[in-house]
Amino acid sequence: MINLDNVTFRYGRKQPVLQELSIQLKPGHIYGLLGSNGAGKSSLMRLMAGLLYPTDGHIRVNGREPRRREPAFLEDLFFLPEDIDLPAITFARYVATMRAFYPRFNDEQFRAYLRAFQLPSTIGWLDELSLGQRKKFIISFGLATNTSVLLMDEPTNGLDIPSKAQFRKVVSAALLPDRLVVISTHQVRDLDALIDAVVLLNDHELLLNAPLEQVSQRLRFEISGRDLPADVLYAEPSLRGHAIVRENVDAADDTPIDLERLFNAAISSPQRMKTLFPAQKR
Ligand SMILES: Nc1ncnc2c1ncn2[C@@H]1O[C@H](COP(=O)(O)OP(=O)(O)OP(=O)(O)O)[C@@H](O)[C@H]1O
Repeated sequence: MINLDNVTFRYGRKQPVLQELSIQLKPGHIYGLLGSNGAGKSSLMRLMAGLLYPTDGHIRVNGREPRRREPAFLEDLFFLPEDIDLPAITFARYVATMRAFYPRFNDEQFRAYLRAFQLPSTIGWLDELSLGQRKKFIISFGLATNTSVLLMDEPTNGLDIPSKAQFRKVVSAALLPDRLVVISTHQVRDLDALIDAVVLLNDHELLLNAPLEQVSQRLRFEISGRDLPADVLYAEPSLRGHAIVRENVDAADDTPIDLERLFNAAISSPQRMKTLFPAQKR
C-alpha cells in the first residue's frame, strides 16, 4: 500500500512540481500514472522510491517512510527509472550482485521473462545492449525480484511494437493480490488492456484517481455525428464523425475505454472531471 498525505514537492526554491497530493494506491492493482510532459510523474515515482524527499506532507510505503531507505523497504520495492544506465559488467555478474538485495528474487522466473522478451540468457556485456534490450533486461529483473511494490517509469520507451504487446502480457501475468504496480507513461496507448486504475496528474495536482471500472460507469466513449451531444466533455474529429467522451448520465451499458481520449477529456475539462470523480483521497 502506498499512501501520500498532503504531499508537496519542489526542486530547491522553484514553484512546486506537486502540490498537496493525497493518494492511496492499493495492492492487487496496476495503476497507470498519466500526465503531460513535465507534469511530475518521474518526480512522484522518485518520491515513492525515497530518492527525493517531500517538501511537505508524508509518504508511507507499506507503512514505512521511503526517505529513510530502510533495508526492509529497499528489499520490497523495485524502481525502474526512465533512463537506465547499466554498468559495464557481464549479465551474470550483474545478476549475481543485484539479486542479493532482493530476497524473493526468482531465477527461473527471470529466465522465463527474458525468453518472453526474446533476449538470450547468454547476453554478454550489459553496456553493449541497445536501449530496447536494456529495458527488456531490467523489466525482467524487476519482475523477478517479486517485490510487493514495482514502480516503472516509462518502461515502454524504446520497446518495439511486438515487445510492447509482450510487456503488457508479462506484467499482467505478474500481478498478484499482494503486489502493487505503478507504470508511468505519456504514451497512454501502451497501457491499453493492462492497467486497471488510472492516476492522472495535471497542473501540479491530482486530477483523477479512479479504477477503470468506475471510469466506464461514469463516462461513455462514443462516435457521434456532426451534432455533438450537449453533455460532451471532449470531442475530436474522426473518419466516422467525432470520437467523443460524454457523461454516462443514464447509466447505459459500458463502452470500451479509450485511454487517450480519457486523458484528453480530463486535461480539457478538469473541473467536470473532478465533479464526476470526487475521489475520497484527492
Ligand atoms: N533535477 C531537477 N531540478 C529542477 N527541476 C526539475 C528536476 N527534474 C525535473 N524538474 C522539473 O520538474 C517538473 C516535473 O518533471 P518530471 O520529470 O517529474 O515530469 P514528468 O511528468 O515525468 O515529465 P516527462 O513526461 O516529460 O518525463 C518539470 O518542470 C521539470 O523541469
